[in-house]
Order: sequence, then C-alpha cells, then structure tokens
Amino acid sequence: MARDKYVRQSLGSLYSTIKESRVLMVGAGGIGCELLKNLVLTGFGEIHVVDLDTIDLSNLNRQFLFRHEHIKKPKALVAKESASKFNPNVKIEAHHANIKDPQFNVDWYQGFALVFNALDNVEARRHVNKMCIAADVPLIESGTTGFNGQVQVIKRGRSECYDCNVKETPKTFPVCTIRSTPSQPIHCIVWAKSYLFSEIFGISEDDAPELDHTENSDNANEIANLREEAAALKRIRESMGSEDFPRLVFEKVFTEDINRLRSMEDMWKMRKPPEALDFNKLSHEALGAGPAVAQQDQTTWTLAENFAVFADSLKRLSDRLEELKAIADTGNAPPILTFDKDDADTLDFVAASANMRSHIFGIDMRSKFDIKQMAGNIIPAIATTNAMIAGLCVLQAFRVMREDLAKAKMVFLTHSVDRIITAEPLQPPKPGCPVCGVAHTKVIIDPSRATLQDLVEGVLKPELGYGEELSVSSEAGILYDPELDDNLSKKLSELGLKADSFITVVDDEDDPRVDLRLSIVEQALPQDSNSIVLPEKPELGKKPVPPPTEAPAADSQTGTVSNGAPVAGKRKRDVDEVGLEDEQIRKRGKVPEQPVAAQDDDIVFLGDPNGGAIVIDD
Ligand SMILES: Nc1ncnc2c1ncn2[C@@H]1O[C@H](COP(=O)(O)OP(=O)(O)OP(=O)(O)O)[C@@H](O)[C@H]1O
Ligand SMILES: [Zn+2]
Repeated sequence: MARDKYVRQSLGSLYSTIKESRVLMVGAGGIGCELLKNLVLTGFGEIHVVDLDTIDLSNLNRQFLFRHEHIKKPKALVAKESASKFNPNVKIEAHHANIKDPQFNVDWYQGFALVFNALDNVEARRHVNKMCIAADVPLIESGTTGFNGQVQVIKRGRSECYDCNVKETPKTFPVCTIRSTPSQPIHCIVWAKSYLFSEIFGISEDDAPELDHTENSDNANEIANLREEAAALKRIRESMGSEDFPRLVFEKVFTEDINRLRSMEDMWKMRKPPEALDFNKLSHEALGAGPAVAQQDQTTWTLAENFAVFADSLKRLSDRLEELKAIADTGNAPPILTFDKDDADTLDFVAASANMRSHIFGIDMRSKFDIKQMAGNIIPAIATTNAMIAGLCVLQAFRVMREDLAKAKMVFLTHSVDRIITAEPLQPPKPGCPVCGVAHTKVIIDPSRATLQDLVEGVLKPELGYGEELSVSSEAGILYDPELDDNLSKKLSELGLKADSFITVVDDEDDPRVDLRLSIVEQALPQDSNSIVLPEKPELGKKPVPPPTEAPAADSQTGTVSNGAPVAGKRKRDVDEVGLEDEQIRKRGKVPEQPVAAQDDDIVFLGDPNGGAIVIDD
C-alpha cells in the first residue's frame, strides 16, 4: 500500500498542490517540532527550516525531534534529520541561521508558497511579517502561552498583518510604584529581587531592567529621596558579617524607610498608609517559627515565619558572599551574588522580604512556590498546547493553499472559556498600518552610481508623480525631506542602502497617497542608462483617513499601556508578565470574551468507512 494513501484520501484535490509546494518554517522549538512533523506527514514537497539555536537539555521534554545525544547541536539540522525519517519523499532544507540574516531576502521569500512562524519573540515575528508582506507570501503566525495559544492567517491586502495591532511594549514598573507605592504582590517581589537583593548582594538597582527611572516634575523629589535611601542601604552592606547586620538591614528597609514614606501625607490620601515593622517584636514572635518553614513552599507563611526565613536566608547569603570575598583575587571586581529562582538561598530571601513588604502595605502575601513563578518569569510550556496549535496551523494552511481565504480563521486555544477552540473570521487590514498599509515594489539600483538625487529627482518625482513635499527614509532614519537635502548628492551605498535594504517614501502633500516601500535590488546598469530603474510601477492609492482610534487603556497600577496584543508565544515571560492572572493572559492572548458559536464552515471530522482515515471536510 502506498504510504500516502490516507493522506491522498484526506486531502483530495489539495494533495498534488501540497506535494508540489515549497514552504518555510521559522523556528524549530516547541511549536516548530510539532509543526515540522505535521508538514512532513501531510506531504508538503519541500520544507525549509530556519532556527538559530542549538538544543538545550530543557528542550527535550517537549521538542520531541531532539534526544539527549543532540544537546548542543543545531536545532534546524537535527529537526531535519529526525523528521526526514517520517517521510523520505519530502525534501527538507535546514538553515542554522537567524531569519534576519540578509541572505533571507524578499526574493528568497517569494520562492515559498507559504511561510509558518513558530517563533518565541516579537522581534523575529515582526521581521518575518514584514518580509512576507513585502514578498506577498501568505504567513501562518502562531504562538502559545501555557494552555493558551493562537493561530493567525496573514495575507497582504486580505487580512490584518501581525503589526496591524500595536504590540504591547515590555512593561517596566515606574520606580516610585516599586519603591514607594506598591499595590500588588508583583510590585513587592520586584522590590525584593531588583532592589533589596541587588543592593545588598549584587549590582545596584540602577542597572535593573524592570525599573523605569524616568523623572518628571511630579516624581523628581521622590526619586532623589529614593537615591539617598539606596545609598544608605549600600553603606549598611559594609557591615555584612557583623552580629548587627540583620537588624541594620531590617530596620532600614522595614522600619525607617517605611516611617519616612508614611510621613509623606499626600501620598496616602487615597491609599492605605504602610505600617512599619518592629525588629524586636518580630524576632520574639519568630522564636518558635524556625527557618525549616522555608521547606513548605506551597503554604503562605505567617509574618513571623517570613521573618524567620528572612533572617536565616540573609545569614546564608551573607556567609556565601563573605566566603567568595575571602577567596577573590584582589584587583578584580568584588564578587556579587545574583538572583536565581532555582537557588534556594536567593529565593528564600526574596520570598520572605517580598511578603514582609506586602504585609506592610496591606497586600496579600504569597507562597514561596507562587513567588518562584513570578520572580522567575515562568509560564510552563505545555507540549499538548504546542501540538494542538501546530495542528491548527496546518488546517489553516489548507485553506490558504485552496486560495479560500474567506474561510481562513484566526483561531484561539483557550483555557478559560467554555469552548477550548474558538475562531474568528480574518479582519481586513488596518488602514494606515505601517507594514501592510503601504505599497511595495522593487527598485533596481546601480550601486556604483545611484545617488539619493537620482532617486528623488529621477524616479520619485518624474516617474511616480511625487510633488515637492515628500520624505525618504531608510531603516536608520530620515534621509531626505524638503528641509533636509544635504544627502542628495550622496550615493545610496554611502547612506547604508544596499541589496535588500528597504526605503520608505512618504507623500507629505495634502490628501497624500499611501506610503511606498521600495526594496533594493543591486545590479550594474549600462552607463548610458539611468542609475535607478523601477521595473514595475506600483499602485499608489490615497491614504485612508484613519478612523478615530480608541486610546488603549492605561494600566492604573503602572501607568503603562495595555492593548491586548496577540500572544507573544513566549514560555518565559518578561517581568511585565509575571503576576499575570487569567484575566490578563486572556487579554494578552486576545482570546474573545465570549466563545464564538460554531459556524457552518467549521471543520468537521468524519470517520472514514474505508479504513480509518480521517476526512477533513471544511
Ligand atoms: N531570529 C530568529 N531566527 C531563527 N530562529 C529563531 C529566531 N528567534 C527565535 N528563534 C527560534 O524559535 C524557536 C522558538 O521555540 P520555543 O518557543 O519553543 O523556544 P525555545 O528557545 O526552544 O524554548 P524555551 O525558550 O521555552 O526554553 C527557538 O528554537 C528559537 O531558536
Ligand atoms: Zn498590517
């Protein structure tokens, strides 16, 4: 029996299209391993896999194409090797490289019928989105976070692209929220990890990425106070190892600093004022608690228990640092300790300190287990979620391959609504999107001669009808506008423009035409011809008047903006995401509020009476 009998039966007329197609998969991690297996077993004729990484021990629990003996080998190559065995008729090309490398240019993308993203970061996703829009190749974008995931079909001119919706920028916490007015457990955890731990054992908080030290007239005074406080804490660090050290640290951060804060009455008009702690009282109460409580990581410790763990872990960490100092070479930078969620001493210290601070501000205390997840920025990657999302990617790919985009869907996998899989029709491109709301074309330049003047005066104005009001920019910034003509005589190559660079042209006249993105092809052109040639004239429609935009809601706690960006597909969360409750995960995952009712064109699985194959009827 032919190995592809059932696939042929299932796919019907799509079988030969798929067999002859060349597709690209970017990322061979959690989703990528599952997806590559699906693509190979479905019989996609040629599959290119790009991944920049090598295999790590921690990948093996879910990236099933990899085994222990593959650790440190390139993911793309091993994925190819393992998946080829499933179907020798499929050609797999592996690229151990960054997808942003220049060899993966617009022409290269145009060689694919379809691109799949199986990435874990927004930057690479945005890059592939941009390239697929420029090359006009459909993209299936996917991501998972714990039990949630999503698949998005992106096709230039037909659907929203990845950048049609502004992505949430990684959230930082204003330093005043962390240091003066915490209101959530995460604020106290960040304080314990990035301020207290760092000031005592590590590098200064000034280098902590989670803290936003932006000053404005409202907070300048408070920031100056906080700097003084930090300097005073650093001085206490000098007495590490002394009998008095725990009391000095404790009284500085849990008594004196809190009393100072409490004395700023304006701060507490709308909030509950903090209550300072008393070292003597707590050390007395903690006598019976004993540091062994630190082993109980699933229960929420009492204040006295937190004190006991604080004092004990402070001692453990101080002893460690003192030992390191004793053996350190003089002349080198002094040794430091860094927070690691898997290092019990550092986690105990952060958990106990965070909880005591929470108590002071009337915030719920958390178990050490919870704090570990939040401080370590972890959402566990779930193999089943990845497998389901990879399956949904292929089902959506069938619709794209059938050129049936009307039936393609944005699919959500969610843990928190009645239906685990929900779908929404594709939304049309957002007018004014900086990526897909622009016209694209190629421009051939002779790098030895082409100048910016040749582009502006020789092509853009005469051939494309631009008036005086236009601006030209590269990815590095503005190159030309009516007030900036210094670069006109420069060669494009001197301006950093080379093969596969993009140039953006913006029409600044009244009632402007859409922006134009030119991708550069370098070619030596005959001396007697122009140094820049447009092989095709793009259609330049009018720029749509943007509909009134809904201002994204500002997060009342942090002042940062949250706009429900699609799942970033990251297993390890940034610090902004720690403390996400289901509600926030749902927002981030863009999961619809209400499950979307089953629709006529939902996929129906039918049992096959002829031998167990599944016929997919959509
Ligand atoms: N710019 C890029 N070019 C090529 N591959 C990339 C790029 N950025 C990310 N990737 C790859 O995308 C894959 C994403 O997979 P996944 O989300 O499972 O992450 P992981 O690194 O394998 O695991 P984890 O981060 O969860 O430990 C990774 O293998 C990563 O190397
Ligand atoms: Zn867009």
